[in-house]
This record gives sequence, C-alpha cells and structure tokens, in this order.
Amino acid sequence: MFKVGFVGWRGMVGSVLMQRMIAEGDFQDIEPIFFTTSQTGGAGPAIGRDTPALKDAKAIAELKAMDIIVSCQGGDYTSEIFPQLRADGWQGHWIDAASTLRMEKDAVIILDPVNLDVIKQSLSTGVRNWIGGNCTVSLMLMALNGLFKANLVDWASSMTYQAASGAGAQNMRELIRQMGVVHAGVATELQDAASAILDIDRKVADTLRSADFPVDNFGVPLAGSLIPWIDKDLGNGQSKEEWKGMAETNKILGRDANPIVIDGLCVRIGAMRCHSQALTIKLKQDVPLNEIEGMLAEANAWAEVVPNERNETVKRLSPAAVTGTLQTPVGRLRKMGMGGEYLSAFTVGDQLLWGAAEPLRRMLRILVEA
Ligand SMILES: NC(=O)C1=CN([C@@H]2O[C@H](COP(=O)(O)OP(=O)(O)OC[C@H]3O[C@@H](n4cnc5c(N)ncnc54)[C@H](OP(=O)(O)O)[C@@H]3O)[C@@H](O)[C@H]2O)C=CC1
Ligand SMILES: N[C@@H](CC(=O)OP(=O)(O)O)C(=O)O
Repeated sequence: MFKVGFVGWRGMVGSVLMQRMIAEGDFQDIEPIFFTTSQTGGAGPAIGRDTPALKDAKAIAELKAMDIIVSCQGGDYTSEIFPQLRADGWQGHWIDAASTLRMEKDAVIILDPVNLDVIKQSLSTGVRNWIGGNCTVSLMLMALNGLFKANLVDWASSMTYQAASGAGAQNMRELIRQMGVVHAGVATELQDAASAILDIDRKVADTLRSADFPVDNFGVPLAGSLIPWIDKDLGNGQSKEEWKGMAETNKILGRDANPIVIDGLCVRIGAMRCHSQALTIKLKQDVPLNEIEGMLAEANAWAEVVPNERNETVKRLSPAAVTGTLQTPVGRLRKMGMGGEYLSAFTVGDQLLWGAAEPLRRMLRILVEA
C-alpha cells in the first residue's frame, strides 16, 4: 500500500479534500500519514480509523519516507519544502493545490475528466509533479469540455463572477461580517414598511464608505459592491488571474504549441464558494445549437446543460443552487447577434470542489490504481 503524506489537511481546501476522500472511501486503499506545520504530535483528522500522531511538515526525512505527498498547505510551503525534497533525491509523487509549480516544465496541471490523456502520457514518461489548476480555469473547462474536445473553440472571452472563498477562509468570514454590518445599519427602517427606500439606500452607502466598515482582508467593501481585480497586477493592464485563463487552459489541454486565445476580466462578487463566468465563444464553424448542447452534455458526468429559458436558468444556474455539489452546469447557450459562430454561455461551479480539492483526490486515485 502506498504511504501517502497529507500536508494542509485542516485548511479550507484540505478539509474539503478530507470530506471527499471519506465520502469516496479513498482512505481504504492507502496508508495515510498526516503532517502539520503547527501541531506536531497532535491528533490527525477523524477518517474512521487510527492514524499516527501528526508529523512535522518541515521534517524532510519524514516526508522522504512517503510514496506520495498531497499538499494543500499553500505556495510558501511548496516553495520552501518541495525543492529541498527533490534536491535530497526524493522520487515520490507530489500532488499540490498551490499555483507555485503549475507552469513548470516538469509539472502537469491535473483535471482528469478533461486531460486524462495528458496525465497518462506524462505518467508513462516519468512525470512526478501533479498540480491542481486555477479554480476559474478548471471550472470553465469542466463545463465547456465538449467544445474543447470537438476542437471547436477558435477563441473565448470569459467574464468572471468569483466567490469570496477564492481569497481564503478569512475573506469568507469578512464577507458575512460586512453583510451583517450593512443590515444592522438599517434594521429599524427595514421593519417599517413605510420607510423611504432612498433613505435606506443612503444609509447603506454611508455604512459601506465609513472608516470602521470591516475591510481588513478585502481592503474594500465586497458586500453590496464588487471588486474588479483578482490576484497580482501584471503591469500590462491584466491581472494575474486573467493571465491564468489562457496560460493554464492551454497547458491543461496540452496545446502549448498551438494555443487558443482566452481572455477577459476577473471580478470578485459576494458569493460564498461558487465561481460563475459568462463566456463569449468564437467557434471555428457555425454548428447548430442542439448539436452544441449534445456535445456539452455528453462530455462528462458533471457538465449539465441548463435550457436557455428563464425559469430553469434562475432555478439551476446560480451559486445558491450549485454550492456544495460537483455539478458544473452550463446554460444561457445561444448564438449571439454577431453571427452563427458566436456562442454565449454561462456556467457556475463550486470552487472548493472541482476548483480545488476534487482534481487532487482523483489524481491520487489514478496513482494508486496505476
Ligand atoms: N482557497 C482557495 O480557493 C484555493 C486555494 N488553493 C490553494 O490551496 C492552498 C491552501 O488554501 P486554503 O485551504 O484556503 O488555506 P487555509 O489558510 O485554510 O489553510 C492553510 C493552513 O493554515 C493552517 N492553519 C492555521 N490556522 C488554521 C485554522 N484556524 N484552521 C485551519 N487551518 C489553519 C493549517 O496548517 P497547519 O495544520 O500546518 O497549521 C492549514 O493547513 C493555497 O496554496 C491556495 O493557493 C487552491 C485552489 C483554491
Ligand atoms: N485566485 C483564485 C483562487 C486561487 O487560489 O487561485 P490559484 O490557485 O490560481 O492561486 C480566486 O481568487 O478566486
């Protein structure tokens, strides 16, 4: 049985990974060993069986005893520990949620429903570094898998609506705190049906702009507002999150030599853990809409097509409907005014599941079953 070391298992992504592994019975087929950067000697997670006391996640000798290491600990940890392990001759498989190693030549971005062929080919040539993709990219590819499989995408523009969870657990808490402060500021007026809405609106705006509004994590209000910038400023007008769209999509699809242009704007909104995106897709040819719907629905078990009509769309194509599920529904499919080769689409997905933990869990299974 493979010895599998888990680092970062109690963080937000790590906790979702633990839940999914328990639900799928994945721990039965491995010998799990849990590591920590802060609680050496403590107890590991409840996985339905005894596990050894927590080991020090910075003890290279302990890590080297693992056949596979799964890290959800973060980029700083990867930058510090991974090079030391490899320099020390460790030959095991490294599966990581952090972005640090994604674009390295000797790493594969894992999303097996989309790129199992790339993963298998890389396994056979000795690749040992398996990195989860950016959540927005993975969720877009899960939903639009059918179009990419059919090689129908000439280019795509993605305008995103990204959840607070992408910024971390503290940001999710801050979003709810912000909502609470906004409500508290007008709670009395809301109880009075005769109160003037413009007075309520003015008070809400004053609250959002007040110096004591809680913005320690986001820096600005998100509740009742939005933030049209995610990740670093690359200095050329593009955010790093926007850059990842094209770079990671093409690496996942194994088409670095013949890349598809993907570009757009990434925006943080006040959803909890589901990223949504509105896409304009330029097709290589004018394919009938019913054929496109068929391709999307058949591409994988998670990309459900939502009929492009009002009731189904508002019921099924929202963060509230999708959160906590593995589905990546895609809807608002129609040919746009620019012509038959221009397709609109809207998709929603849980960024902690297919956007983070699920590709890691499935990569571990692929290695264990290889
Ligand atoms: N958040 C996201 O949406 C996504 C994140 N990722 C990547 O995954 C990595 C981890 O992200 P995320 O899970 O959000 O990070 P967290 O901050 O939730 O957890 C990271 C580590 O912080 C330590 N920690 C300290 N205090 C606590 C606490 N009170 N509760 C839980 N853990 C605590 C834990 O390490 P220890 O037990 O050693 O103390 C934990 O493993 C990052 O590299 C990120 O880039 C990837 C995709 C999406
Ligand atoms: N940047 C994403 C979350 C994330 O962790 O992305 P990456 O894994 O590419 O650093 C967001 O803010 O929604």
